[in-house]
Amino acid sequence: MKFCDRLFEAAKPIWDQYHEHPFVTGIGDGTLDIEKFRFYMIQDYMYLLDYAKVAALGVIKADDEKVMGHFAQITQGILNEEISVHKSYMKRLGIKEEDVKETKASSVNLAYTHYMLAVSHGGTIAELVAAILPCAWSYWEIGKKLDENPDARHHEFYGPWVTCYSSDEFAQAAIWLIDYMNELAEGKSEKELARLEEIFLYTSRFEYLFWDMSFNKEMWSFEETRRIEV
Ligand SMILES: Cc1ncc(CO)c(N)n1
Repeated sequence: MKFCDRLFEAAKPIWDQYHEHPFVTGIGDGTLDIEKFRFYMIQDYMYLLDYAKVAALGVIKADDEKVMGHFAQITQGILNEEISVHKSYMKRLGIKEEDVKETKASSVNLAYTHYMLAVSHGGTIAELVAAILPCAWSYWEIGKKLDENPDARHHEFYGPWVTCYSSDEFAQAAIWLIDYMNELAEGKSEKELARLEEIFLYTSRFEYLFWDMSFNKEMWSFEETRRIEV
């Protein structure tokens, strides 16, 4: 059994819930409330900027030229391809750059991106890959699953989202990360593997929380009764 099979099995109880989440199923059948999607788009745009930084740290942490090139390609894919899908949705939704700049990260977004950044800054290249693998891999899984419904990619609003995450380019990045994770795991002790699994499960949980936060348009899960000046 390859290490990523072990990761997949361990995360299955979490990942299965992505596919059932009303935010995800709503994109698939086109019933998702646009206001929820708008909330998600702005938060996810911010998320992608940090995700790109983590991918760029892959260039820094890797020693092998080929691996550096792959991380550079993933960084470019996020910043120039994936983000262009977001930009086009933002245009359709009338979201301006200033709106994004003025929006603060939600609690889940902030916790997720900062966890990924901390692991990637402080950890090994294997830990960095474990942290970002659920992002690339689970979105690809979701894209593929939604694309099983032949209408999904043709939906007038949600179609481009489904097309992006079920695309060959997106798949290639996910597949390379899976293969690289398997390669990095070879010869590692059980203690090291357990640490990688722990990181993978943490970011898998954050992925679920990101869907849920978006569905509920949740910034922080409590009301601030006293005004706090920031
Ligand atoms: C929260 C989140 N995870 C993963 C992806 C895929 O890149 C994304 N766009 N947003």
